[in-house]
Amino acid sequence: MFVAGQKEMQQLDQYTIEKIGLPGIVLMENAGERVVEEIMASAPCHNPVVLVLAGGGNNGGDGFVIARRLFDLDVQVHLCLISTPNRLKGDAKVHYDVYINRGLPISFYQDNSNIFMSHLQQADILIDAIFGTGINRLIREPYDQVIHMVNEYAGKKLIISVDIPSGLNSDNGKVQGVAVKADKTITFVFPKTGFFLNDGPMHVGEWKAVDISVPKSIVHDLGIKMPNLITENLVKASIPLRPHHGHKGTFGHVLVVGGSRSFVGAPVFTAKAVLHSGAGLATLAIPENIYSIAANISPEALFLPLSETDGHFDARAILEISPRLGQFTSIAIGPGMSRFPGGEAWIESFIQHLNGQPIVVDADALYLFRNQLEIIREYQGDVLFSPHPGEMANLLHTSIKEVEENRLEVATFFAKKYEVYLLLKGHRPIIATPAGNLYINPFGHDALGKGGSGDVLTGVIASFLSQGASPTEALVSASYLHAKAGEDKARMLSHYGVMPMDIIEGIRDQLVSMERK
Ligand SMILES: NC(=O)C1=CN([C@@H]2O[C@H](COP(=O)(O)OP(=O)(O)OC[C@H]3O[C@@H](n4cnc5c(N)ncnc54)[C@H](OP(=O)(O)O)[C@@H]3O)[C@@H](O)[C@H]2O)[C@@H](O)CC1
Ligand SMILES: Nc1ncnc2c1ncn2[C@@H]1O[C@H](COP(=O)(O)OP(=O)(O)O)[C@@H](O)[C@H]1O
Ligand SMILES: [K+]
Repeated sequence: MFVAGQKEMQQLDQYTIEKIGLPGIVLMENAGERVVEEIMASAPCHNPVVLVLAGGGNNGGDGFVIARRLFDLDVQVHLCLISTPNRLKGDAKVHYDVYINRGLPISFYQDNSNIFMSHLQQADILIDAIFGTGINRLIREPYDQVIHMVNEYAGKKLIISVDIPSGLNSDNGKVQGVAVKADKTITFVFPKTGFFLNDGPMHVGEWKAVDISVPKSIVHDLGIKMPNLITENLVKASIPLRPHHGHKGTFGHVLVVGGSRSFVGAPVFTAKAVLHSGAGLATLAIPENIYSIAANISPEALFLPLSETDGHFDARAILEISPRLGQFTSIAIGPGMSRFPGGEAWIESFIQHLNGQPIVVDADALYLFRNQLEIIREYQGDVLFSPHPGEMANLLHTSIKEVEENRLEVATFFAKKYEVYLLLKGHRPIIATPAGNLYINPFGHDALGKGGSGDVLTGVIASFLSQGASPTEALVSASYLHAKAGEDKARMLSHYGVMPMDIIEGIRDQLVSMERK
C-alpha cells in the first residue's frame, strides 16, 4: 500500500476521470457510499442522529452524497453547509443540486449559527466534510469557529472525518490554524502522508482507506513515486525465510559491539534481541570491566571482553578484535558504548577492519560517526543507521525541531547523500533507502519510549540481516515487529509498565502469530 499526498491524489483522480472516463460525480457517489457503510458499521447507538458538515469544495460534495444516502437509509440526518451555495461548482455543485432537488434537510451556517449549534448538540455522530486535500491556506472565520465547536465534542460524540480531518495538511500533517480531532477518518484510495507526520497522528484517529473505483495500478502506469506503508503483508514477505534443515551456521553470527561502565544493559538487550529473533549466534564485544555482570545476565551469548580504560574501549581493543571480525555475518555497533575521548578514531579504525558485512550503527556510534560520515559512504558493505530524532539532529548538525518538522525530507536527504539505509525512529518511524525509496511505519506506542527499547530494535535488525534479509527487508520487518510488540505489551502491561525484555518477548509473540497465519 502507498501513502499519497495532495498532488498524487490529484494525478490519480484526474487520470481516472480524463483517461479512463469515469466521471468525477461517480467517484464522489462511490466515496459517499463507502463512508456511509462505515458510519453504519460504527454507529454508537440505535437510530443515531447524524449531522453532516459540508464545505464548499469537493470534500463538501462527498458530504452531500453522505447526507442523501443516510436519509435514504432512514437515518435521522441533517446537513449544514458551512460555505455559501453560490461558491459551489463542478461535481460538488451537481450533488448539491441533487440534494436540494430531493428537498432534503439543510441549513446554512452563515444564516443562522444558533440552528447549527442546536443540531450539533443533538447529534450522536458528526461527519466532517468541511475540507479535504484541497486546503491551501490557514483556516479562518467562520470555518475555524466551526472546527473549534466540533472539537469541543471530541471524546463525547463520534467524529468521523471524510478523507482527512479538516484543517490538516495532507502532505505534511501540519494543522493549518485549527483541525478536526477525529475518532475515525475514512480516506479514499490511499492514506494521506499527513496522517503520519507532525500533528497528523493526533488528529486522524483510527483510519481506513476505501476503494472508490480509482484503480491503484495507475501509480505504476504513471510511474508515480510514493512512500510505502508498512503492512503485515509486506512484513511477511520481508522476514527472512528459515530453512527447516538450517543450523546455527545458517542463521548467522551477529557481533554486538557496545557497553561501558555506565551502560551495561544496552548491549545485553541488543544481544538478547538478536537471539530471540532468530540469529544462530550472538557475540558481545564489551569492555572487560563489565564482562562478569553481562555474562551473568546473558548466558546464551558468546563474549569477547576487550581492553578498556576508564570503563570504555581503548586502542588495544581494536588489536584484539580485528583478527576475529571476519567470522561475523552482521555487526551492531553503538548500544551503551558511551561517547568516550578518542571514540571517533576508535570507530574509524574499527570499521576499516571489517570485510563488508552489513553494519547497524546506533546510539553512541552515531554520535562518534557524526563528523566523519565520508567513511560510511566509502564502506564496501551496507550500512544501516537507526537514529532517534535527537541523534538525527546531531548527525545533521541541526535542531530536533527541524528534523521533526521535515521527517520525510530529512530521511530522504541523508540516506541518499551518505548512501545509508536510514531508520528515523519516533512516533511513526520512517525508513529511507539510498535509492530514494521511503517506508512509513503506521504502528507504535508510547510504551516504547523507555531506555533500552531502541537497543532491542537494533538487535532485531542485525539478526534479520544475519539471516539473509536485505537492509530494507530487515528494517521494515524489525520496525514493524518492534512497534506491534509495543502496542501489544501496552495492552497487557499498561502504557507505563513495558520494559525492554517485555518488548523482546512481544516480538517473539508477533513472530509466533505470523507463523500461525
Ligand atoms: N477529485 C475527485 O474526483 C474526488 C475528490 N474527492 C474529494 O475531494 C476532496 C478534494 O476536493 P477539493 O480539491 O475541491 O478540495 P477541498 O478539500 O474540498 O477544499 C477546497 C475548497 O476549500 C476552499 N479552501 C481551501 N482552503 C481553505 C481555507 N483555509 N479556508 C477556507 N476555504 C478554503 C477552497 O476555496 P478556494 O481556494 O477555491 O477559494 C475550495 O472551495 C478530497 O479530499 C475528497 O474528499 C472525492 O469526492 C473523490 C473524488
Ligand atoms: N510515542 C512513541 N510512539 C511510538 N514509538 C515510540 C514512541 N516513543 C518511542 N518509540 C520507539 O521506541 C524506540 C526508542 O529508541 P531509542 O530512543 O533509541 O531508545 P534507547 O536508545 O534508549 O533504547 C524507537 O524505536 C522509537 O520509535
Ligand atoms: K474532511
